[in-house]
Amino acid sequence: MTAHPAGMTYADYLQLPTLLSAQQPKSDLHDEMLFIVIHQTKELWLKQMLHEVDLAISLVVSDDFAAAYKALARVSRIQSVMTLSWDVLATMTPVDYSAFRHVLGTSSGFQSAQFRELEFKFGIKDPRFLDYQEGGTEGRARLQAALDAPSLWETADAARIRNGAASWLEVYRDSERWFGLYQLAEKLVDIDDALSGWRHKHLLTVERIIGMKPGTGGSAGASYLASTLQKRAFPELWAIRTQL
Ligand code: HEM
Ligand SMILES: N[C@@H](CC(=O)c1ccccc1NC=O)C(=O)O
Repeated sequence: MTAHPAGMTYADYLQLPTLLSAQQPKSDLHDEMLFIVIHQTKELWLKQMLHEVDLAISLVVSDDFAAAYKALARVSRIQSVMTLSWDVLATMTPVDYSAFRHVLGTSSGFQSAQFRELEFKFGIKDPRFLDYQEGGTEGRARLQAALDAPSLWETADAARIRNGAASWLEVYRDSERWFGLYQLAEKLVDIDDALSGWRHKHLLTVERIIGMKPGTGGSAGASYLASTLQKRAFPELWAIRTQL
């Protein structure tokens, strides 16, 4: 049971015994700990981003754009931290990684349910990725729910229509009139920009550590990751820039 607040300690509040017992390297090689910590940290940040996106979607539904972009600004700051953390991982050399890579088996980032849930919640909905989650798991159920629910993009686009803006082009051309929607849209562009920056850095780090080797998840590796660089959550907001 949790302690009464008066007796609450740092370790109780943060559940440190649970958190800090979850790093269990499968080899006795030094760098495997870094690999685990980096990935666990990523999953924690993904959890926080999902929490913020859920809030932002509900705020956009109620036309509270200022509060929504506050939550979305937090998402793009977290994305920056995640992008920067590639530099920590890149201190691991190809030889150091090759020494324990076999312990990973066929596990891979393809199986990160939270990463895919975040893509789906933004609006990048590719149902093929459901297949990477085992049936009956919580991750798969959450992914299916995210696929079925309105995404951040669908919610923002519905808000634009509800508020009477004929198009996103109009919102950008007359940004003073449509200020709330305009600011919201620019936050969405920040998120897409940061997601692309993260993908670039992933690709670069992967090339640096495993070169052109295939991935543990069954893809071609770096060339597969290069193909994901084209993905955008909010392509309409990029497309209109040519006309501005
Ligand atoms: C040595 C480090 C890493 C290597 C060599 C690596 C390699 C790869 C490869 C080759 C793929 C394609 C799937 C496959 O065939 O396995 C992949 C996918 C993925 N990785 Fe990594 N990765 C590394 C670290 C990370 C880290 C630190 C993260 C998160 C912070 C991450 C997140 C992901 C995600 C989310 C995917 C799916 C991407 C998509 O389908 O768009 N990976 N990774
Ligand atoms: N796909 C990587 C392995 C990998 O990235 C990975 C494996 C297990 C747990 C997390 C991983 N990384 C991505 O989230 C590789 O091919 O070496």
